[in-house]
Amino acid sequence: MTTRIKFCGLTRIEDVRAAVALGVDAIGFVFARRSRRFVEPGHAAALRDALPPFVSAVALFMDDEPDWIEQVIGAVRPDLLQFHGEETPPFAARFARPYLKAVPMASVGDAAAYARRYADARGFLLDSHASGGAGGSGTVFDWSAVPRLPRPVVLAGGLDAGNVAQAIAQVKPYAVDVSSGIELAPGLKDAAKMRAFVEAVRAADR
Ligand SMILES: O=C(O)c1ccccc1N[C@@H]1O[C@H](COP(=O)(O)O)[C@@H](O)[C@H]1O
Repeated sequence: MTTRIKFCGLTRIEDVRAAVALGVDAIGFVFARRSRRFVEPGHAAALRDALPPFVSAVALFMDDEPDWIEQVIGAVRPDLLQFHGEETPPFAARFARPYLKAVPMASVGDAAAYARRYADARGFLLDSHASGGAGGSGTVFDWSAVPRLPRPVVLAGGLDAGNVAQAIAQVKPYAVDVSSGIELAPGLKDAAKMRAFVEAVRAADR
C-alpha cells in the first residue's frame, strides 16, 4: 500500500513548491497563534494557491476561537481541518468541513476510546503531545501503543528520514505527518530533508 505523506508547518512558497514536486499528498498550515510555525491567513492563501489538484491543504488549529477558524476557512479554503487541542466532537463538527482529530498519545489512556468519541472525524492523527500541550515537538511516542482505530491513522511525532521506515513497518499507518524532521528551523523546511523523507517512505512501501 502507498503511505500518504503530509508535510506540516510550511510558511514559504519555495518549500511548498519543493514539497509538491516531491509528490506529497497534503500540506499543513498552522493557525495556532502560539506555534512557532504560525502563518497569517492571507499568506497561507497565497501558499494554498500554489497547490495543484489532488494535493490537499490542511488547516491546523489548537483550541482556537470559532470566529478565527471561520476567518481562516474563508481566506484559505482548506480541504481538511486538523484539531490539535481539546476541541470537543460538537465543536469540531460545527464548521461542516472534513476534519482530523489529533490524539495526544502522551496522556490519553485509551486511544481507541478517545477516537470513538469523534464519530465525525475523517481520521486520527496520533502525535506525541500530552493533552493541552502543543504538537510539533519532534519527539516520538511508543508506537507499540497504537491501537486499531475505526478510521485512517495519520502517524506523527518525531518522524524523520531515519525512523519513518521503522514507523511504517510497525504501525502501517494510512499516512505519515512530519514537521520538525524536515526543518532547518521552525517553519523553514530543508529541501534535502524533505527529499530524504519522501524517499524513505517510498522505499518502505516497496
Ligand atoms: O507544528 C506546530 O507548531 C504545532 C503546533 C501546535 C499543534 C500541532 C503542531 N504540529 C503538529 O505536530 C505534528 C508532529 O510534529 P513533529 O514532526 O513532531 O515536529 C506535526 O506534523 C503537526 O501536525
